Amino acid sequence: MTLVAGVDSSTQSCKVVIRDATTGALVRQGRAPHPDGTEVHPSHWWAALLRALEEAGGLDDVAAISVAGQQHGMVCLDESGAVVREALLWNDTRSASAARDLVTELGGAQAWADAVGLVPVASFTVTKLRWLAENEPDNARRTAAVCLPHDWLTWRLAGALRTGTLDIPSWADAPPPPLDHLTTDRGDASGTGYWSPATGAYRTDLLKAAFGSIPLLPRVLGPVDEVGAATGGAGPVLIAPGTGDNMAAALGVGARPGDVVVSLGTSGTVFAVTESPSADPTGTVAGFADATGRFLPLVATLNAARVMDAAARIAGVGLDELSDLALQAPPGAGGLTLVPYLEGERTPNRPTATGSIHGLSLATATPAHLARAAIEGMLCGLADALDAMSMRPERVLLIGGAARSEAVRRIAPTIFGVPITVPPPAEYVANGAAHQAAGLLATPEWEAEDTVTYEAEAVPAIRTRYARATDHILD
Ligand SMILES: Nc1ncnc2c1ncn2[C@@H]1O[C@H](COP(=O)(O)OP(=O)(O)O)[C@@H](O)[C@H]1O
Ligand SMILES: O=C(CO)[C@@H](O)[C@H](O)COP(=O)(O)O
Repeated sequence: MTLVAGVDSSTQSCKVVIRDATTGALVRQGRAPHPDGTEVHPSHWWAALLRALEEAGGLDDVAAISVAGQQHGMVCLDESGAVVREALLWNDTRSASAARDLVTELGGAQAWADAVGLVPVASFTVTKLRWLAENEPDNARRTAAVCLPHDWLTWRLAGALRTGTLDIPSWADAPPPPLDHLTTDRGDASGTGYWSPATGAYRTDLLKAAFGSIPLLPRVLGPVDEVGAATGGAGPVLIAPGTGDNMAAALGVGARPGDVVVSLGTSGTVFAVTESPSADPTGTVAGFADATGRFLPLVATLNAARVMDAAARIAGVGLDELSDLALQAPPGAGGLTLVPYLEGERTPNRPTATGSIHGLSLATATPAHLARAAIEGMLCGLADALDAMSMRPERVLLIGGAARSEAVRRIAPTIFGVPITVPPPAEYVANGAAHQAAGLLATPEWEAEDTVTYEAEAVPAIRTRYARATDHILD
């Protein structure tokens, strides 16, 4: 049996799956947590990757590997390849005013949408670089190269495999690979704000305007290009380009044109695979590229699975009990409405917003009503995202950590107003990365997973009330 490995280095943890390259069957897996916070030193991702790989039984018998990662995070490297400062993650909102300035300087939102398919908000790398230039000029001056989380991990992994130093003590002493070995892919490059999905080229002019100089950027690989081959225990380990986590999820779940995927991880995302690039001047839909040579229009919210974590904490219950509680309350939670802007919000662009609860009465002041309102509020934000996609999807697929909740699966059709297709709970980002790795060996023909379809009558009043509630939030 030939094995491939897929990695998902996401916001909260690193997950590794080892799969049969021919059938896609899961052979073994591992995971390790990442630290909390919106700025994280990349060494934590490396340590978590090594722990997750170890738990997954290592790479000795693996023929190819691919790393997918959280999008947009700013990783700055100096001339020697050392990390200049903690990486600013996609959910770090300190660059909100830098984003506003960049939009104004280029002549408005339409100019950005035309140039790179997106309009800057705090999540995108280009705004973080502007923030760095303005607030930490010494760090900006030391920055010789800029890359993204999956680029950095791929670069270090390729170096460690090549030099036979894939273990913590010797790796710590090993020098970083040369900067010009850095690679990325279309999918992740499209989330920087200085690479155009439409032309397939960097816009170094926009980078220079934002940052004041043009650091070295990773080489953009095609979908089945190899980063390189490195000698592992049983032979060479091929390394695939990797991609952003949402692009990998699209691969992992087998999304095809006509599908919309709703992913409930740390972020909430709604995305579709399309044949042509998009450019939404409202900035709601980011016109990303995918990992296959096509495109991935995407709407992201900052608040998804962690809204449920927070509700469970308030109610003093675990996630399974939260799900049971939510199903005990009526649709609409008796009027209790939760606006889940717990980390500020990206869609709508309210970086300094906070969450709020409306419609509290003696009758709705119960853990069950709170649980239902939290899930409904999280899903209302994503239903707005689906509307913004302006598509009539053939299927709406629900994935991500919070899709493991039965309440989420059953409430989703009442909010979205369409049937919801749920594949079995799995690590679809890591699966997508493994699929990409298998593509280096032969065209993978993995069987699609069986799905369950959840149907329920739509309750539009919930979204109407939610829309009214979003007018009354505190910054
Ligand atoms: N049964 C469940 N019900 C609700 N949320 C869950 C459940 N299982 C996991 N989660 C949540 O899913 C999140 C992790 O999802 P994941 O998609 O792995 O996130 P990320 O990729 O952003 O790190 C956590 O916030 C976790 O609490
Ligand atoms: O910023 C985005 C998409 O534009 C996020 O989706 C990040 O890519 C983080 O993803 P998760 O950790 O939630 O999977």
